[in-house]
Amino acid sequence: MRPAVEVKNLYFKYEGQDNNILKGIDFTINKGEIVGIVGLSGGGKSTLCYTLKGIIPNMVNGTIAGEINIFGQNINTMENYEKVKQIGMVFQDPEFQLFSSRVEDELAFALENMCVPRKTIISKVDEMLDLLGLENYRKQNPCLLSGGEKQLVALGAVLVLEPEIIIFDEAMSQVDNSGKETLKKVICNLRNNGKTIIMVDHEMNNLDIVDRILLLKQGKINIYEGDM
Ligand SMILES: Nc1ncnc2c1ncn2[C@@H]1O[C@H](COP(=O)(O)OP(=O)(O)OP(=O)(O)O)[C@@H](O)[C@H]1O
Repeated sequence: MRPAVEVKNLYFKYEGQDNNILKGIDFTINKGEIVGIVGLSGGGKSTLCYTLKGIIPNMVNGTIAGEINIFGQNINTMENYEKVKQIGMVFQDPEFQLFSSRVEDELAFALENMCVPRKTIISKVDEMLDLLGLENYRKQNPCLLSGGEKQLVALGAVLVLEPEIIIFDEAMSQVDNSGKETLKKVICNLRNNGKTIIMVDHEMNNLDIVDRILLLKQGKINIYEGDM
């Protein structure tokens, strides 16, 4: 079976910078794996996530080289809707992806855009509110929720699309301990349903559910041996 994610000799330099942030990245992630990515602050973990989601180079200027294949398909040949369907991402800062005035509208937004029938949308939104323990927040404005609650809403908005690969970029940074347990259960369930998960995190405690850890150091992927 083709790997879910295959990265070959990936380089990236932000426009206006002198040096590459990613300097020849190589790794493969198989379908159904949960893989952690760790590394020092500023080392390029978010940058790597953006390349996997296609935000780089589509929305961020810079120079990119190398190859990213998603289930065997070069990401450059994928239409935007295919990327949305295949790869979901929960960002470090949930504000980045929340813009509706009610939690239920936030969860419904992408499905409405895809012209999913109303009945299906309602049942998917209900299912997501239940899964993430957000029933009581249905009518609330996401902007007024705590950081952790916002992150759960952002995750819900990604999961309604049922992407095959889900990237969590420090998605637990603002979540309290009970929220973390909820998130970890959701992530394990996703894996049990064949989804592929990439988790970037500073906190090793948050990575106790991963199958293996990749270390991003000096722009390259290394085997993690306990040190950054
Ligand atoms: N749009 C941009 N333009 C120029 N430089 C950028 C841009 N975004 C990030 N950088 C720089 O690229 C480097 C890597 O940033 P990145 O956010 O990918 O690191 P990180 O490993 O995710 O850090 P952290 O763990 O602190 O979130 C940093 O030096 C950052 O300042």
